[in-house]
Amino acid sequence: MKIQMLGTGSAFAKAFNNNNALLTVDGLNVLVDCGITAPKALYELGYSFNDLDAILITHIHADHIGGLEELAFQMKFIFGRKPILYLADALVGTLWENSLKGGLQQDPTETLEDFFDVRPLNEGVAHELVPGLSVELIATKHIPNKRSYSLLFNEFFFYSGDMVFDADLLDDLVDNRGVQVIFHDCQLHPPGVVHACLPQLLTLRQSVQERVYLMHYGDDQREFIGHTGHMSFIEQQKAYDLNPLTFARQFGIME
Ligand SMILES: O=c1ccn([C@@H]2O[C@@H]3COP(=O)(O)O[C@H]3[C@H]2O)c(=O)[nH]1
Ligand SMILES: [Zn+2]
Ligand SMILES: [Zn+2]
Repeated sequence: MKIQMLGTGSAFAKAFNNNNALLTVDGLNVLVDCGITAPKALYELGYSFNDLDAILITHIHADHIGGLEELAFQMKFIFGRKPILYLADALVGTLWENSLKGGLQQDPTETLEDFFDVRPLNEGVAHELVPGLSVELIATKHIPNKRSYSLLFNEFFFYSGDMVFDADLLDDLVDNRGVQVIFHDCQLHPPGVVHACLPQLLTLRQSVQERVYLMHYGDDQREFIGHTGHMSFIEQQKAYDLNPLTFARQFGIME
């Protein structure tokens, strides 16, 4: 199981692409979020939309769904197939009505299902996305009154959607659920109003920090290298082997 971030930037970053990930298991590719920069970021890594076996969406913000219109049009008019789209059942209606319908709908009868093979997921249970890759959606707080989900892959890998700091959840994942690797969004500067900020993440106990890898950061990320406690930055476009036992070694951290 491999992960390659198409981008590791915040919504407003310009030096980094949107925080979207490509997970590859036995040659099958699952795109986690498809933001505004995803079409070009995929192209730059040598992928076409047709190389994707499924897309999974965490929440409705442009840095996570802004590339879906181009993806849908290319899949329909160039590749002639419907891509599999996984998302929380609670997001299906709003993704179409409030985001995609205006651009995609050409005939008033068309719906999201005309463009995607929609697979609604209910939170709190594991679903198989492709053989060898399961996900459990965990509802996490981001913007008041806005649904957003974090992802627990194969029971050991927690990938935060955009979320506010929640030490209790991270402690529980490590202590009671066997989570070994945590990719977490990180706003470098306080206050952490809609994202966890670095000073908050630095209050996590060492045994949790050692599992945390930071993403969704701003353009001045370089100034923070060496100032992230026991946590490390994920680099965009670099492929990492997601073996729970040896993951840390790719950062020069021996366990
Ligand atoms: O109440 C709010 C709502 C939004 N925002 C900004 O808009 C961005 C939208 O994408 P994002 O969720 O990656 O990050 C968000 C923040 O940068 C904010 O600062 N406060
Ligand atoms: Zn975001
Ligand atoms: Zn967001």
